Amino acid sequence: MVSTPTIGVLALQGDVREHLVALASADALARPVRRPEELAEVDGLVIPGGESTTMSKLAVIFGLLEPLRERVRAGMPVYGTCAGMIMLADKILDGREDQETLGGIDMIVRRNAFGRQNESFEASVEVAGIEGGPVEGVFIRAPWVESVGAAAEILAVHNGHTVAVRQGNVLVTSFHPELTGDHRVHELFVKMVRATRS
Ligand SMILES: NC(=O)CC[C@H](N)C(=O)O
Repeated sequence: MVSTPTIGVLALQGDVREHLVALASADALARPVRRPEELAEVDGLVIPGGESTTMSKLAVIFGLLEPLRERVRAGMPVYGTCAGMIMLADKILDGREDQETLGGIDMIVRRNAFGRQNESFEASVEVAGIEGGPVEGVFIRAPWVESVGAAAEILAVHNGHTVAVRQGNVLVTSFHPELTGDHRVHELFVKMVRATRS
């Protein structure tokens, strides 16, 4: 049997701790990643929710932008929630002019598309590939996906808007499953990481 995978959580900003807890419950060794040396040691990475413009700035300051881009290009499994989804989009609408993305999924994402902080909501979302009924999604100033390229697979739609996508080893959701205690999305991601190691 392949040993337990080590999965990092990008810890520049955002809800890092909740992802570390969810990953540990999904049978992975979870650790924060702030430096290129720490990135080099993980088998997969979660990019949490938070504020994508700040995260992008900090990634530049911490010297992580290019190392992150390289690992994503090289096929490291990555899961981005909310701000993390924005970081993994090839193209952002309503972003800041100087906002950098890592790219990874051929899709256009609209920032803050579901409204402001006080319009945050929870909704049951059916996610392709996840069994046992819908996932409870927490949407906080959440983005949605305006369009995807041919290589990207839409996994979930809420009110007509795409909210979960996978392309190769990159998985993204507009919502935050790490806030609900239901770890099935993290389990799916851990399975993706395991598949690259066997
Ligand atoms: N909960 C979140 O991650 C919000 C994302 C935020 N609106 C952004 O642009 O990054």
